Amino acid sequence: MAYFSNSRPQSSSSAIKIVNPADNEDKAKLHKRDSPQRQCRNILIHGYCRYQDRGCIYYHPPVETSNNPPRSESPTPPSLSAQAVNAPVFVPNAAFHAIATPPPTFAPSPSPSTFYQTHDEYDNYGDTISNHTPQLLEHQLVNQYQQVDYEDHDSPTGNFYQSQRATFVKQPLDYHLYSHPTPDAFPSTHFISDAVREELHKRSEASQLVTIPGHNLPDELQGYHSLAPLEPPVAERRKFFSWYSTVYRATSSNDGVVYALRRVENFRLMHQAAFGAIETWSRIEHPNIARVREAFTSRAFNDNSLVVAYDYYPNAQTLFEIHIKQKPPVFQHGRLSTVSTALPEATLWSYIIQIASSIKAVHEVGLAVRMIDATKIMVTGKNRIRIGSCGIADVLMYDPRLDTAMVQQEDLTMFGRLIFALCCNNLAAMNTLPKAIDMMGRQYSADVKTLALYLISKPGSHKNIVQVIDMIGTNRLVCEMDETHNSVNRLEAELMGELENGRLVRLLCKFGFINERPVFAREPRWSETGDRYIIKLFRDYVFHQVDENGNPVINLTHVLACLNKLDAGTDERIMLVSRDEQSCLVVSYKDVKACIDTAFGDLARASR
Ligand SMILES: Nc1ncnc2c1ncn2[C@@H]1O[C@H](COP(=O)(O)OP(=O)(O)OP(=O)(O)O)[C@@H](O)[C@H]1O
Repeated sequence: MAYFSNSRPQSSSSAIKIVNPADNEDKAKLHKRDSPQRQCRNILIHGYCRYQDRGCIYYHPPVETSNNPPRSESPTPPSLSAQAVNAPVFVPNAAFHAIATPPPTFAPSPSPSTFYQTHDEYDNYGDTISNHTPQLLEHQLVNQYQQVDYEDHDSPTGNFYQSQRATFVKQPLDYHLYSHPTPDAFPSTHFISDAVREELHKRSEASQLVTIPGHNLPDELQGYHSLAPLEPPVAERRKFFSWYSTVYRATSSNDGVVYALRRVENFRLMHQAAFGAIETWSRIEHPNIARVREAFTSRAFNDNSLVVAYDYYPNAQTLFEIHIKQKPPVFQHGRLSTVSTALPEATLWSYIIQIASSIKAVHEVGLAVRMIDATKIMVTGKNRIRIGSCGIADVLMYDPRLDTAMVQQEDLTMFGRLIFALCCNNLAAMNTLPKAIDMMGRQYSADVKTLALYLISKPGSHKNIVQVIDMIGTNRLVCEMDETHNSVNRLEAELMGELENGRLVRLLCKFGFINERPVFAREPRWSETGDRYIIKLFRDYVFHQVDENGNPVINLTHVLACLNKLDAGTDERIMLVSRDEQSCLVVSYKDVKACIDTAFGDLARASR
């Protein structure tokens, strides 16, 4: 194969047609050689013959208009203008060598061309050529690939293509294998990792679950709708302070975002000022605190309920559910075994650091958490925890004379209790302290025990959250910070993969908008000689490749490589082959990109 480059004319289009004209001389020979009794092959293949009334010597049966309407929708493609030509021309070497050789005889291979209705230009090549200047004709090459001298004259398709004097051995084109794709083993790094995708899918599903009827929930609650309980109904309900509470997922009518609503049943608000703390809570933005949005009272549940709205973290589970609640035994190695909920020390320290950090943020604004409990702290990602139910205690137990320092000291005691509960897998571990200390000492380092004992020690002026953070130690804090940065790096890498996929999806959407629009079937610019023909062929090149045996090539690497080169508009040239395999176009990705941009721009303008 060889390329013949020509100087680039003004136009941006670079499509070069390699055509197969039948010159007048050949036509004359054809007329002499063929029998007028033979049915015209144009009729057989296309259902009509463009030259029926213009001197075609073959037999044309009368047209049944109802069954065989003339294909008027295919406009005569205009000849390729000089402006449309600015890419080098592809010339198969074999074709030129073969021109002088005597016609060999062989059976035609099944051609995919019968599946496509792009033969019309075959009849037009003569016209097309005759309209061109000699300079242009220099760049329009005769594609002789299919010029086969069929011996089987009895075949219904026998002599149709005998219009060429020069024939040659048909060689299989390897254009389907033109670009060498990268190895088929597609690295998983090109897409979001399975673990992250699964996790995000689960969260997405959780936030879209439909409400199960039968809970007797209000349709609308102070601007929230689609309420769904987040906890299954249980026989024995735990009390939230002195009240029962339930958490619902609900969608806000204001912004369409899903929130978690904690409803405290049968609560009568005595002081409107109790909501003052909610205002302060709603301003606290901390990575380990479920953000408080608003609080209100409602009678929509047929009682006096207090409702506090929080950010919703799909699929969140409480520390109690993950680490303390007894799990049913599972079959392992052929026998039933209990599931260990033991918390590794590294994870425990991570939890301690996150909780200490959130307590510090709350204490700094003059509030107290007041609810540091395994049933109210959620795990919302890998080892990522958030304190939930914040602010609600301030409303439920509103006291204008509340000693903030005292409730902040209580926070530390609750923190210590939580550490004991997590280490002993028991909410009530503190009830038997010596046993709990013993158990903790056996599984965890002395530092854990020292910190837990400090937290449950008597309140005092020296005892505060800053002191607790000092006890945790710089090493552990730095370690936690490194882990956090590593996790950000991993997520950013995942995001990068998706960023590229998004770019390719946008490109594919452009393709979808442009290709196969019925209205384009009548557009001369999309015909085989129009400047947009290459978009059509490029689509085939990217998606419809077949191997040498005609089997589809499903190679994602090839598709992605092509789309990326297209998006970048590289100068790399590719050979596009018409669907009837009768002509080739040599174009660069840059040219294809320009064509697509123009076509899409036209569409976008028309849509306005
Ligand atoms: N902001 C939130 N986002 C997502 N899920 C939440 C949110 N708040 C609570 N949940 C979930 O709602 C469920 C019920 O919460 P709740 O605090 O009532 O826990 P619980 O263990 O059932 O405690 P209790 O027995 O006191 O009701 C838990 O699975 C919890 O993870």
